[in-house]
This record gives sequence, structure tokens and C-alpha cells, in this order.
Amino acid sequence: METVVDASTSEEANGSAVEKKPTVVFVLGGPGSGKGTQCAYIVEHFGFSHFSAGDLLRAEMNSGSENGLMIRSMINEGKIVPSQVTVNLLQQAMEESGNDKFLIDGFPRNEENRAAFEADTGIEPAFVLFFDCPKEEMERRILNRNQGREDDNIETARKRFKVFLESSLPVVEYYESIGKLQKIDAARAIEEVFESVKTVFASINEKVKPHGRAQKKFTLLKLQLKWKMNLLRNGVCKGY
Ligand SMILES: Nc1ncnc2c1ncn2[C@@H]1O[C@H](COP(=O)(O)OP(=O)(O)O)[C@@H](O)[C@H]1O
Ligand SMILES: Nc1ccn([C@H]2C[C@H](O)[C@@H](COP(=O)(O)OP(=O)(O)O)O2)c(=O)n1
Ligand SMILES: [Mg+2]
Repeated sequence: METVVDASTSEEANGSAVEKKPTVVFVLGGPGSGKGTQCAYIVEHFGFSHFSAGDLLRAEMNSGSENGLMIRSMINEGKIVPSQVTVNLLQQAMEESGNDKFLIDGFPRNEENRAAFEADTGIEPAFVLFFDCPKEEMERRILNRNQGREDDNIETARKRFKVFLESSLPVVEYYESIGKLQKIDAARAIEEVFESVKTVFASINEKVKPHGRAQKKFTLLKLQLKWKMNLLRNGVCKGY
């Protein structure tokens, strides 16, 4: 199985490992763009734990908790639930998972979501996948989804699109502006979309691979050799 290695691993001078933050990838895209579908494939291939903010909110809504009614009415209006509720659910799920690589799907959906997650967890995403899909295609997919979701009707779907444009796209643009966005054309067949997703994960894996101890030693040896060659060339090598 391929794995994505966390860039935040660091080692102190004496070689002992220090704090290692989990690797988080946010998965964004309009309603029906295929986030959940692609996440299932990513989990299979890259060993991440997948948490859909929408799924966690629906479970909370059906659990009889005190927030249940509020969550239901917000979801049915296509609105975004207050961040504290969603961030708490995500944090709890991450802690209970025992994993350190997370795909967080459908989050952050607005700037408040983004800032609350960062403030509460101290985690910034390694990168952000964005599934780009035309509105008409998303609408078709939502209306054919058949998962019994109360919000998968044309009236709520249109409200969700509006919220996506007004509140979620600015977050997508923010990640683009800081060079963390990986945009995927989601208007293709599922397998084709996943081919692009795989390429992103494979190239990121290379880029973020940390220098392990063996690699560090090799780099040091290469540097020493280069230094000695330079000294030899300049005729001042003392041979030590
Ligand atoms: N590339 C695709 N082409 C056609 N249908 C798709 C594609 N990706 C997902 N679907 C279907 O569209 C619906 C919405 O997909 P889903 O993954 O639930 O999207 P999201 O989580 O972004 O709302 C589902 O019924 C899914 O099977
Ligand atoms: N970060 C989030 C994610 C979802 N929600 C609410 C509002 C969304 O319309 C619903 C459904 O989200 P979900 O991600 O499951 O929907 P899609 O998979 O994009 O169709 O949940 C939220 O309030 N905050
Ligand atoms: Mg989904």
C-alpha cells in the first residue's frame, strides 16, 4: 500500500523524534461533486481515515443529542452548522481513530470553519483537494444519489449551491492563494477522476517525504565527500 508521509516529522540534533502532527488533507467541492466517492478510493489506496463533516453531523442529528434539532434545521435549509459543533465532532473522530492521516471531507466549508479548526487543533492541511464540477452535473448527481438524505431535493440543493458559491469558494481560493490547492476535474467518470487523484497523492508523497535518519546520514556523507573533493582540487586537503 502506498503511503503519504507527514512533512511535519522533525528530529532534534540528538536524533530523538519530537512532536509529530497528524497529516490532514481537506477535501472540498460543491455538493454532489464526488467527494465521498473519491475519499473511499483514497482510503483503500493510501491508508487514510476518512471523516465526512456532513456524515458526522447527520449522525449527531440522529443521536438525540441536544444539538440534533438545530443541526437538522440548518442542514435542511442548506446552511452551515456553527463551527464549534463540527470541529468538536471532527476532533473526537480523529482522536478515536488511532490513525495519523486524515481525509476531512466537506470541511472547511467557510472561513469560520477553517479558522476554528486551525485554532482548536493547531493543524494546517498538507494540501487541499478540490473537485471542480459544473453545477448542472452536481445537481444531476444529487438528485440521483438515493441515499435517503432529507437535503437531496432540488429546493435544498439550490440553497446549498448558493452557500457553496458565497461561503465555500472563498476558502478554496484562499488555499489556492497559498499554493495548497490541488484542483481536479470532477466532471469525468469516477475512475478517470481517481487517476488524477492518485497522481496528486503520488507526487505529494515524493515532495513531503521527510529526511529520515538514514537519508540524513547519506546526505551528510555526500556533503563531506564533496567538501573533500573541493579541498583536493584546491590542494589543501590534510587527509583527515
Ligand atoms: N464521477 C462521477 N460520475 C458520475 N457519478 C458520480 C461521480 N462521482 C460520484 N458520483 C455519484 O454522484 C453522487 C454524489 O457523489 P458523492 O460522492 O456523494 O458526492 P459529494 O460527497 O461531493 O456530495 C453519488 O450518487 C455518486 O455515486
Ligand atoms: N463543514 C460542514 C459540512 C457540512 N455541513 C452541513 C451543511 C451541508 O449542506 C450538509 C451536508 O454536507 P455533506 O458534506 O454531507 O454534503 P455533500 O456531500 O457535499 O452533498 O451538512 C456543515 O454545516 N458544515
Ligand atoms: Mg459527501
